[in-house]
Amino acid sequence: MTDVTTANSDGATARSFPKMSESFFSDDESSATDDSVVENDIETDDTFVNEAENDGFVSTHNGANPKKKPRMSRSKKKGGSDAMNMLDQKDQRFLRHANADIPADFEPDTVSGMFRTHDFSYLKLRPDHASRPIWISPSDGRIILESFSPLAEQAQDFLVTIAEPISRPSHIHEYKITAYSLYAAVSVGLETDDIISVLDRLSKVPVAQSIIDFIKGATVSYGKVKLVIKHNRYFVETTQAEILQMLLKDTIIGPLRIDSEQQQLAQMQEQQNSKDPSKKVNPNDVEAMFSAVIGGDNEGDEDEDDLDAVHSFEIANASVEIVKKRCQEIDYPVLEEYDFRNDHRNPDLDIDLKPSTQIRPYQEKSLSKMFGNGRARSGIIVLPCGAGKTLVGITAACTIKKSVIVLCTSSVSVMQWRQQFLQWCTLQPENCAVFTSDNKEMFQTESGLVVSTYSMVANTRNRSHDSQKVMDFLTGREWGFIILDEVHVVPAAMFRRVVSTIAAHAKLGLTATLVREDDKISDLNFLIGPKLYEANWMELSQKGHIANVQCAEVWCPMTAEFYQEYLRESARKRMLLYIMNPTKFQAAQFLIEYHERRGDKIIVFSDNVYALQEYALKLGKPFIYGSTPQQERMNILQNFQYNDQINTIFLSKVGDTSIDLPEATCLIQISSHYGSRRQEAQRLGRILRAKRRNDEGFNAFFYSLVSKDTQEMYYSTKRQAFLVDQGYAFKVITHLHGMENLPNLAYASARERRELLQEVLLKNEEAAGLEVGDDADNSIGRGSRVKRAKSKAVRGEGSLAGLAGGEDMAYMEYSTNKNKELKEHHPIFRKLYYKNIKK
Ligand SMILES: Nc1ncnc2c1ncn2[C@@H]1O[C@H](COP(=O)(O)OP(=O)(O)OP(=O)(O)O)[C@@H](O)[C@H]1O
Repeated sequence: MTDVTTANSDGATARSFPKMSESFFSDDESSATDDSVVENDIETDDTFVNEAENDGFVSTHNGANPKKKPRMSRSKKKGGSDAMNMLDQKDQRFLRHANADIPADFEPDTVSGMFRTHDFSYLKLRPDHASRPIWISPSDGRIILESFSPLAEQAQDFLVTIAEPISRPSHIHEYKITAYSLYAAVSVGLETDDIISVLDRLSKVPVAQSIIDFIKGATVSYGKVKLVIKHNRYFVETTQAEILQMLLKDTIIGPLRIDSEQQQLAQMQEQQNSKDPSKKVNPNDVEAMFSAVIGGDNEGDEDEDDLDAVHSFEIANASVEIVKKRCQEIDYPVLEEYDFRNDHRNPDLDIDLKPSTQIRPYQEKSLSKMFGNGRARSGIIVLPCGAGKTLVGITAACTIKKSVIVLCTSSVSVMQWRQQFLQWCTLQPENCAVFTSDNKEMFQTESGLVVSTYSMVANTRNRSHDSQKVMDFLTGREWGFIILDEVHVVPAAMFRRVVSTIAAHAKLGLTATLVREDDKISDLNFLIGPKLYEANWMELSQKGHIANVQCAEVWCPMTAEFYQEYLRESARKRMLLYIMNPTKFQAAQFLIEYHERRGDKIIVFSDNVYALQEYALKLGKPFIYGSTPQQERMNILQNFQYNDQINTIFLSKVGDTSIDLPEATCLIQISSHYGSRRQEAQRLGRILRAKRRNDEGFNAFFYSLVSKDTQEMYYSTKRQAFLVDQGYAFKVITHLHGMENLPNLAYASARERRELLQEVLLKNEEAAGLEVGDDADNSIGRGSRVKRAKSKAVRGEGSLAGLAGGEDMAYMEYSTNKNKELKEHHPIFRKLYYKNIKK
């Protein structure tokens, strides 16, 4: 598997150099056959080839795409800083005895030297190994699963609970056991011994001692420390006196304890077996402080009392995060569980699923991880785009039946959440309030639901009187449950503010893409909780819950004159040149015509607003970008849905998320945000919910148009990584048959191409900028011109990783003016909305 890694990363690097990319043509045979996993993936691709080839326009590059190799060991790749990387340090601590169990009499054979520390031949294969589906690396806890094994389904269920899924292409899956994944496993009720024995039953070789030690080490202390909220105040609780002592002696946690009279009072009320805590305590005397907290030092009774006693100390709201982080570091991760059934202090909310609401098996499974022991565990549920995260959140709220607050990334999502609550469950509209810049509502009943955005809650400056009143309402009460939508996009700092201002007993984070190019993902572990469940995209697609998508990367050669300028120009201008490459335009035109003829509804995505406008106007298609007025957006979207004449729309990145268009069956991407894996997945998500997904043999199509031999190739490879790990295979299309013969083909003559080039060269660098990111209140369905015009361009500090991958919400805004320059609109919409515009 290590070899695969090398081949893969080499492949990716090679593609960033124009000349070398050619070698994929000549070397394809060898590069495709040296790895069985690669071959497996090619098989999957064939559906696409066959369908497309039968249709007569695709000539594919036979197995030459290096991206088809699953990205094994992404965690080891420099710069690929997702959750896995962040865990390495902790894992290494647990895995320090990796090779301790090599038998003394082990005789390396002649080829052992080649494998160095990766020679695992001392692990003897079991006689029935062929019927066992997994193999675990003793040195780093990676698990390889044969997904074609009859036991694979059960094995997958188990592995997804105890390990992080790294890569799940068709035949071989890769997982990794990490300290966090084990914490999550224990938190959903698995016992240490069960984990080890099930692994042993599934494994082709006896589980190495290093792995057993690792599992024991990581799980022994889990669940011993809890964080509970009582009367809107935070308490750290444990049942073991020595753990409490250890926490109080800790140099970081100890001083954060609030040593107040109220705290002692609260202790007296809440502790079942508390003793007299009224001793005077010198804050510097840890022992005295400890005995005050646990209540006396009567040694004779100590053991007996410890069985039932709950020892706790109070911490300030502001210290919650520090304590959680520190507990994580000292391997006593804080468990946040909410015993909602026994919470008689907070009023119940009258909410149930409607009898007509049927949740799907995978939704149920994810919820069972949250409520496995009758309490609500805080954590994150990961489901593919369009798989119904909203209903998962709603069902969880119906289980807890206490006041709920939902936070999302945009005001459109706010309205969608509200509408879905009313659609799926019995919540009454009067119990349901929204808090956005346009609506500042509070429910009047004693319990209810509030839906808001992260920015409304986290923003501390310039609050209006009304919004301050709502904030006081939100912060002044205890919430049973908080749902955090799209957790991967929200910067950790914003989360911190949200989590520390709103006291909620249970927290549920929802996302489809738990990936970021920066290192912020690990923060979610202690800000929200462990990942409780992660669905398998391919499985859901096979079962018809999400559409089956054929992905393709179309290589568009740069025309000679564009490439000449490309080599000469600055980085920013280069971007404009590869987006406006006439061959790319022709490919887009051809694909649009082709898919319109097939009866598809097509969304074309372009991050670059200049290109969006140029393409759309030349092809006579409607387009939506940041400054398109709300009413016009709605009309375009409705026409797209219901009007046979409007089958293609162009969207800027405002359409990446929060857009529910089940009619769309084909996506064409002409420009995107550098190497953002998340954006690629979110965009794919727009067609995963295709209405026609259950039609016999239905396929949705996702094309990425890439100018050959440019930097776009490199970004494209990077972008696809997440989807490749989910099992999607990207077919490379090197030539679209029949494109040259398309009537009205744009830029067919050298003169037209030269004119386009002149136009592009005359554009200032600003035009190459990408549109502002999809941050909190910048999503489709929103955005009045007035508000947007006020915003100033922000040139923030960014890391290199951020630039390459997009620190998600923190997209850089290069220019706010370019949107205003755009005056042109599709004729239909111009007629409808711009009657008064003077030409
Ligand atoms: N159990 C169910 N029964 C019927 N329809 C469902 C069910 N679950 C989800 N849906 C439908 O699936 C569609 C997608 O759901 P939803 O918008 O919650 O997806 P999502 O996972 O939030 O997607 P995204 O990440 O793209 O926002 C919705 O139209 C929703 O009504």
